[in-house]
Amino acid sequence: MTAEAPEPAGERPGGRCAVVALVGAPNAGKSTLLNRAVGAKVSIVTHKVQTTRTRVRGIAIAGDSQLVFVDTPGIFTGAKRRLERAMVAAAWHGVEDADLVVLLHDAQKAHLDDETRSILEGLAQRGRRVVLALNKIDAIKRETLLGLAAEFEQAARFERIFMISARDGDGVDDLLAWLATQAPEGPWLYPEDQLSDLPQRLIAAEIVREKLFLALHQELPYSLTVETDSWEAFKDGSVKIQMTVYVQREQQKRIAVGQGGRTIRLVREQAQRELEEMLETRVHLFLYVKVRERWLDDPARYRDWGLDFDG
Ligand SMILES: Nc1nc2c(ncn2[C@@H]2O[C@H](COP(=O)(O)OP(=O)(O)OP(=O)(O)O)[C@@H](O)[C@H]2O)c(=O)[nH]1
Repeated sequence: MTAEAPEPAGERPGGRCAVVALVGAPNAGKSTLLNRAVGAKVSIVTHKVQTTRTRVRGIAIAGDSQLVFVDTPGIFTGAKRRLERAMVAAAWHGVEDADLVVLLHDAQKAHLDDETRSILEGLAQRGRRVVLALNKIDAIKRETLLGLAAEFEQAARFERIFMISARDGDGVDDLLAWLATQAPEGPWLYPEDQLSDLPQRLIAAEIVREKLFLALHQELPYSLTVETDSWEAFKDGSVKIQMTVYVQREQQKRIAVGQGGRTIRLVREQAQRELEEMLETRVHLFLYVKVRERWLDDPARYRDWGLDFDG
């Protein structure tokens, strides 16, 4: 997913664009960082781990560079089941396609854990240039931070190390400015006028997915996906949004719909309320649950997420 399209005449001469893979353990603060970088609620902050599936998570503009942040399902190691192995492969594909990689680490974890170590090994094997961002510096002592940075430096080679607080914004501008200078020259992947619409559709799908996860208590961790089918704005300012929740099997559909439609109704109400707050207007949300068998084995699905999965 690099900028391969021919540069449209007269558009952003001298512009730069980078696909930036944001990797890090669950709860490292990826969503918080993106929200700050993008300046809008583009990803969903939640305490639950691994809520992340959508590929393009945010688009930030820094100087004349467009930074397209993508993130990965957040699993890089320890996969046993076929499904998990597919997610691991997809995660690495995402990293391989990116121009730059930012490894975000929760500095409250005072030491480099095994999972992060193996992520670093994987990145080195693939020859990726990696930037380390030690996050949550607002919550820890300076000495601890310096010790941690030294530990990372011993374990791997980093282009740069940034110390940031995604929550408070400290250091985030420096990180973005540096990424902007590293972005390859080329046309922007997303024209400026698409930027407003794309995140909204992604956010809407993410909101529904999050409500489903919460309602189902993660009974269907990876087996569902949500797509925005249509988005219609009316003269009175209200919006009609239709989405489809895809599951793999009839039995999963029954779980997602719930007895007498109770679950999906609850999800719809909660998601609609949040969408109304976000869009500051009335929203008519329609949710459909459909079975799309073996979609996890269907390369076209992965391409829809930008994953191009062929394994
Ligand atoms: N103190 C502090 N807390 C932070 C900071 N950044 C994120 N957090 C908190 O850390 C928790 C996890 O943040 P998220 O942004 O959801 O983490 P994530 O990496 O996107 O998590 P997944 O989507 O589950 O992979 C949330 O409670 C955030 O409020 C920070 O700079 N300082």
